[in-house]
Amino acid sequence: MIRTRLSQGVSTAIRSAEVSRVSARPLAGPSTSSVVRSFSAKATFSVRAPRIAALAPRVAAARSYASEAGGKFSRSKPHFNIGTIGHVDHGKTTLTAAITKHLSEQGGGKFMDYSQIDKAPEEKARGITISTAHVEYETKNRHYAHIDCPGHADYIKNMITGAAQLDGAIIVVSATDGQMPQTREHLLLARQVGIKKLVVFINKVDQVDDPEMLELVEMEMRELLSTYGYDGEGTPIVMGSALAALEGRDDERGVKKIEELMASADSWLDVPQRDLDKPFLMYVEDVFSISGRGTVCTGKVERGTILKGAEVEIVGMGPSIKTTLTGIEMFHKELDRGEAGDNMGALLRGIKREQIRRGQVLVAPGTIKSAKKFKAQIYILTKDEGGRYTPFMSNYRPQLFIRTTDVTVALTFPEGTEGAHEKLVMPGDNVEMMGELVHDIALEKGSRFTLREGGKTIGTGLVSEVYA
Ligand SMILES: Nc1nc2c(ncn2[C@@H]2O[C@H](COP(=O)(O)OP(=O)(O)OP(=O)(O)O)[C@@H](O)[C@H]2O)c(=O)[nH]1
Ligand SMILES: [Mg+2]
Repeated sequence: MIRTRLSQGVSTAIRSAEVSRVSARPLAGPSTSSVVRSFSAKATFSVRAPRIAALAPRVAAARSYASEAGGKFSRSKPHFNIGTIGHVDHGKTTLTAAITKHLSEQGGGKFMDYSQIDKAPEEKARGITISTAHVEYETKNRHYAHIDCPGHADYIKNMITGAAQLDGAIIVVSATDGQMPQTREHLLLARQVGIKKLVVFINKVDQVDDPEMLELVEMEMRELLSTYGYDGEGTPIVMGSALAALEGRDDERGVKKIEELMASADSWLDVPQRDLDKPFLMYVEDVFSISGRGTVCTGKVERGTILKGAEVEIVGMGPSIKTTLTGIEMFHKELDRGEAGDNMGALLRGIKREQIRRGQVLVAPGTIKSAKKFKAQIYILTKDEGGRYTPFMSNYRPQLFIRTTDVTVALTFPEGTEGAHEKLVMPGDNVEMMGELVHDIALEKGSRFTLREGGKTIGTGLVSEVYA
């Protein structure tokens, strides 16, 4: 979604990075970022608002994958984005290091020791500083990119901004403590950002002698998973010691358990549908009348593929309109097919110039709806991140930026929130809020947006529910 707003150079880099991420995709078609200009001298790429969504880490991760992919990595393995989540000090980083150690011994990547992972460089990703190491490894069946954040706040930010677009996660819980507040918080957040399945690692079993204690931790984890809408019964739970594995001792509780954990990740966590397989969606950035041909809209294809002649729907800012895509152009050339990552021009049958505008989307019919009301998980930037200095209250009205448009939104607390009238949202908070837009736009579960006020970005959010 943020890709559209980037400069040409960056967008090309991202495109090629994404090519390398999608294993099914044929390598690098023509670079497409200059296409729009072929229709108009207007500066369609001008950046109206900085986007926060933290691309840098993802791109870097994808790039390093690409560079090694030419060597030992096999592109035929499906790619999976995984992460370690869980309460502070429960052993996320130790486990991450242990996994790389074990798999590197199998030829599946490079060993990264604890300090390389934990002292990750900070990346300034459009206002939000995020610190994650780019860890990668592979099992027999998959290539994994792994995200482990050094601090609790980074997990929250990364999950909401999409810097960490996790397909699945390992939730680490220490056998000595059992579940703790951040175990629950990360689990809830995982659910809200759309992570469908998790595996559990009960860590530090070397410090617990009582087998009943371990059973209890497992039972409570299964209950907790169910409470948050996960499959409490089916979720694999592995008990072991990440430190033992890392230090190469006590194989029964160490390396054998790492092996078991990765085998359960391979089999239990499903590789999600990738962008190219998803239903077509293109942002409308600009609209032109081309005499003798009709109306053309230009913009970035966020996902899916489209063939010339297909039925499409214009959604957002009023009633949807169905039409036929009669032509696709890039670089002054006609094409039969557009796909995720392309900047294309779409010629639309029977559509007048006034019937389509920037901020709408062009989609496969019936795949997204226009709405005003939604629920979202929102992260409010701290002042150090360029955000507000002061808290705000219910009915706060910033500008919501999404894809190629922005619209005023009123933010309130969900029904039943205690003391909603006096409740304050502080910079640095992660909150669930209801939003109501002043006019409808195409929205869906999983849509990301930024909030701005007085020329600065103050927050970032992820839609968790859309109301008709
Ligand atoms: N005894 C024992 N200690 C462990 C084990 N795994 C990790 N530790 C220790 O627990 C402490 C915290 O481990 P980390 O891996 O830093 O935990 P973390 O979850 O990454 O912590 P944060 O990133 O600060 O949230 C360290 O001192 C580890 O050495 C284990 O299996 N057994
Ligand atoms: Mg850590």
